[in-house]
Amino acid sequence: MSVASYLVTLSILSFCAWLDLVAWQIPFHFFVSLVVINAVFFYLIYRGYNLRCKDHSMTAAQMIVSLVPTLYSVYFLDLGQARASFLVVAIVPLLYGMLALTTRTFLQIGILFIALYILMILLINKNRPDSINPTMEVLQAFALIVVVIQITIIGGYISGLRSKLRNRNKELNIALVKISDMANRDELTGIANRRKIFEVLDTEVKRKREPNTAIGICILDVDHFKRINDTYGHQAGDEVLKRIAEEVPKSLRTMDCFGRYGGEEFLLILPSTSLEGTEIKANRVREEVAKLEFKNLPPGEKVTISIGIAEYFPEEEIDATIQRADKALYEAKAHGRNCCVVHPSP
Ligand SMILES: Nc1nc2c(ncn2[C@@H]2O[C@H](COP(=O)(O)OP(=O)(O)OP(=O)(O)O)[C@@H](O)[C@H]2O)c(=O)[nH]1
Repeated sequence: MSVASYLVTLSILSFCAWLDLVAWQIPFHFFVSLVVINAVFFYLIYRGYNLRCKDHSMTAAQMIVSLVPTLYSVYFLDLGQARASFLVVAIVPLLYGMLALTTRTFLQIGILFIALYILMILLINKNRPDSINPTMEVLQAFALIVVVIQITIIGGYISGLRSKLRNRNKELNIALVKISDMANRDELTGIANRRKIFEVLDTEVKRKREPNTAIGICILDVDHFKRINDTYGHQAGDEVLKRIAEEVPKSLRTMDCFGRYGGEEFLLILPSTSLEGTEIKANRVREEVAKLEFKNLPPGEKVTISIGIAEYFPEEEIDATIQRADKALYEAKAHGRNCCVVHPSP
């Protein structure tokens, strides 16, 4: 963008030189400063110095520096109308700055631009009074001031819109995180829901393609849960589910996943765990649950769980593994509950 603005100014300066309004050395000086300034900014950005500034594109700095060669070149133009044409050209970088800068920075640059422009006219008036038409110069300076004020007001409005848009985007992102969290969590217990468990299973099954890895799958079911509900009320039943959901994950590895499968059933996924390892872990979980105390149950009233265990094999569908674990759970219930049963490999 800055190179394009420089090239526009350079082409008009060259045209002025071709019309004999200015010596050819002026567009040449401008060209050299164009190359030097852009090389310096390129170097600063390439070396990452721009990252130390609040404004990473260094727009304000580029705009301020660009004023010097432009006003220097315009100073040598004797014809007032020719000088005025550069004011028209200056609007383009101003518009760009309006979009990229804060209203305050833009106003500061606008004031600097007006001040330097007036200083240049005063210098011309001092050194070459013949090339000054005071009425025209006052009119042009006035027009410049009015345009900068107008652009500042529009810029302020646009920057307000942009900050509103930024805030909306932030709110939208927060809402998206919340929605995805709600879609993956069980409402009562706060742990992974059925949907999330199957997502984790899917990822693990894909990873399982690597040799020598196993996935242990356990279905946990609270024993006589209906009796807990019927005897102590649904609030007590809910507390049991919540406490189990709170306590069991405490002893798990980060790669394990514990979620609510439905009702009073939970699913425990143990990646990279052999069948023997899964059975050991399942028994520990069972013992931990049996030790829990509940504030909605009478002291000494223990809650136990039964666990069905199966190991996933790449040859079978994951649903079939879960069915095998479910069969093992059925057997655990039949064996008197509060125990773990392993379904043998198919
Ligand atoms: N409080 C509460 N109860 C639930 C929830 N989801 C399911 N239940 C109850 O869980 C009970 C499950 O009862 P059953 O399937 O007969 O199982 P059980 O009484 O644990 O018997 P076994 O599994 O054979 O030991 C039912 O009474 C359901 O209403 C829940 O979110 N909160």
